[in-house]
Amino acid sequence: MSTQHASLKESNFEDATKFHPERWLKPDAEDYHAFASIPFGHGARKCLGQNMAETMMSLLAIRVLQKYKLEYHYGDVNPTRSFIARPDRPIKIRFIDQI
Ligand code: HEM
Repeated sequence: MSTQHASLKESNFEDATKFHPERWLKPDAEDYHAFASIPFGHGARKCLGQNMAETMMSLLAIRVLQKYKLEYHYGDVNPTRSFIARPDRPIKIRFIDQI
């Protein structure tokens, strides 16, 4: 099963195709199916860079949010189903200096 398919299964997530980041706020990891989200794959051939990628993405998010408030005012964006998941159009985000 593709990683994207797992994330979009209605049996794993209500309104699976909608962008609801709050869905990840459940208090216990056991509230989610173990394979509901496997962006780095699973098993012997899973991504070797997972720890590095997660660390870099966390640091990037922290550094950006320390410096800027982000705003988005440009309507819904949908995912494409191509080789990699990406937005169906350019995303315009306004970076507002926190200082
Ligand atoms: C957001 C970032 C990344 C995502 C979502 C991602 C995702 C994936 C996925 C889905 C696979 C295939 C797993 C499978 O076949 O089951 C993979 C393989 C792999 N990734 Fe990543 N990856 C990311 C970043 C990185 C980075 C930063 C590195 C190295 C520094 C890396 C190195 C590798 C390698 C070497 C494999 C092949 C593993 C194998 O075939 O044994 N990846 N990655």
